[in-house]
Amino acid sequence: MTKVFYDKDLDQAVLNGKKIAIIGYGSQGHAHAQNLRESGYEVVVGLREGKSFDKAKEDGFEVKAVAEAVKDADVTMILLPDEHQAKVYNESIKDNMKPNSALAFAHGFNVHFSQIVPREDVDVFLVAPKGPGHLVRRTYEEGAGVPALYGIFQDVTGEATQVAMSYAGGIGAGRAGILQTSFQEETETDLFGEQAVLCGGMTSLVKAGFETLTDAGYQPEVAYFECLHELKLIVDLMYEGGLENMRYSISDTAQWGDFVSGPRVVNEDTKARMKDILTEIQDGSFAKDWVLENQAGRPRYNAINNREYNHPITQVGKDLRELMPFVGEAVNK
Ligand SMILES: NC(=O)C1=CN([C@@H]2O[C@H](COP(=O)(O)OP(=O)(O)OC[C@H]3O[C@@H](n4cnc5c(N)ncnc54)[C@H](OP(=O)(O)O)[C@@H]3O)[C@@H](O)[C@H]2O)C=CC1
Ligand SMILES: CC[C@](O)(C(C)=O)C(=O)O
Ligand SMILES: [Mg+2]
Ligand SMILES: [Mg+2]
Repeated sequence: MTKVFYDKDLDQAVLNGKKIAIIGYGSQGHAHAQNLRESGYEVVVGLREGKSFDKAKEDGFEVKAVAEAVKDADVTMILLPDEHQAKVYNESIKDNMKPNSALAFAHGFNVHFSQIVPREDVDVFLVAPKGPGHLVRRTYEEGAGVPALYGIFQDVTGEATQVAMSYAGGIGAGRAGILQTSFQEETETDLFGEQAVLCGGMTSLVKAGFETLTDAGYQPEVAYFECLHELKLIVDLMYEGGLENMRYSISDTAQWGDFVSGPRVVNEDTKARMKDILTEIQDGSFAKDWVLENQAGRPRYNAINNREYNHPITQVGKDLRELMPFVGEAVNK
């Protein structure tokens, strides 16, 4: 089995006395900054003026313009949207990093697809949490954590591995598991997972189920509870104990349906399309398309986003969640 590292395997002192600049204060940024601070490390946040700048200040951080935050940092972690990283790196980061400091990422996209060519006199690593930033923060506060991958692109100081692993520990990943990877593996598997399974695959499955039921005349509220709300409860059982734990809790009737009907929905044809998606990620065509979409001002992204927002599942979900305060606070409020 691949070696999985935990807090007991880490030398957390490696980061002591080092200044960590967190660039961006969004989903991952707020979580890394707050977890690292609570793990005892010195954190400065780098941002343009705006909503996040004010939020990071409210949360008690020293907040500076990106170029200023980077200047005396020992580790610069870029937690901006992937599509803005190259511009900010070239304009504000590249010429301001100290030699022998470390440049870090939570996803390998920009380095792997050569949108950012890092300076040769700095360490370059990634620490990629395998979970959304708001859960990186929430699980840390609960005394748990989200697993993370670390990978080294360039090690000029001989310390890159220790620093990367300690950083992963500082955000709470040492409670859940830290695995070594490469920029290529992290980038390709992360893109594949989010497109085919976790986000793209899941939203398409949920909407297809919802539409099948509502098109057949069933109530949208019933379809919402059946295909979206209950998904969390089912996935929680898988998270806690694998497929077998979920199957233990559901009825035998459901398990029989799982066995005979699941493969009629997701089958060898689906896997062939998953393979196409993986190939487009590996050969760089997905990345090229995403870079061009951004350069063109996101016409397709915005049109699809608008259409999705107006899907009936969105409205019925809003109405039902208002009546279920225990469901919790949405992270986008
Ligand atoms: N989202 C996730 O859970 C995960 C993300 N990752 C990776 O982490 C990285 C960050 O992603 P994510 O957290 O989703 O990013 P977000 O979209 O949440 O980042 C938004 C932050 O970036 C700031 N920002 C945007 N543009 C600029 C700019 N031009 N100059 C300065 N600040 C800017 C925003 O500030 P403002 O308020 O001013 O707009 C805000 O603070 C990416 O590489 C992503 O792939 C990896 C694992 C999971
Ligand atoms: C699953 C989406 C993700 O890869 C993540 C939260 O891990 C992302 O890029 O946001
Ligand atoms: Mg991911
Ligand atoms: Mg991702």
